[in-house]
Amino acid sequence: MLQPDFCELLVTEVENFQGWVNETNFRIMRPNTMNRYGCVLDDFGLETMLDKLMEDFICPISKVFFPEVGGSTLDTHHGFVVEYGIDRDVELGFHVDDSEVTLNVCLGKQFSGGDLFFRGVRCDKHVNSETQSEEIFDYPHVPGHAILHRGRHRHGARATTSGRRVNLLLWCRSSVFRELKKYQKDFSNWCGECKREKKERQRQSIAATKLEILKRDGQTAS
Ligand SMILES: O=C(O)CCC(=O)C(=O)O
Ligand SMILES: [Fe+2]
Repeated sequence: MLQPDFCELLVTEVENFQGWVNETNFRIMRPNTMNRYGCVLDDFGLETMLDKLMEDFICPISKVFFPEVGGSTLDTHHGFVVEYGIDRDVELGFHVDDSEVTLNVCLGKQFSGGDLFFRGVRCDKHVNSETQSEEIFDYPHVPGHAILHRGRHRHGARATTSGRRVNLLLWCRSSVFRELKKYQKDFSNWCGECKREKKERQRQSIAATKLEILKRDGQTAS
């Protein structure tokens, strides 16, 4: 998704910002509650660029692939960079993002390990439910390459075992989707576990109807 030159420019800009933060002892917001390193890109002048990235690239793709989770109405973002290595964060625990759609681009530098692991999409109610074997999906980061996933797709990052890994994250949100979700009480058509529960209920209801018909037929015959 991003050319090596651009990745390098962006990493250099992040390093400049971090150098200034260290020199001045300035207190900055870390990207989220999980990462202790990295910084929020919206905080030092990149907000407009990231808005444009969301509008021109993420929105058209999300409209096609993720309409059921607000992909057609993305309107705000939280953009940040995360850093991993033995002297940084090493890995990232299993979680869902505070986003409807997440863009994750590897900016470099050189590293080994750090694969993402995905374990199925879940609503709030089922966020800790079991993973089905068909939901197991691992993704190795390659500098310049990106992955776009639903924010509710449970995931984590394995240990970066050597070198330094820097990734750009864009959590894209939809205020319309969040508002509508407040009024939705039952089954979510995008949650793997809700879908399984619904299927099971349908199976049971069909089995019960079949049994009823068989019983009725049996009574008529006798
Ligand atoms: O380290 C990564 O590539 C994943 C980061 C991530 O999932 C997040 O910041 O939400
Ligand atoms: Fe995440």
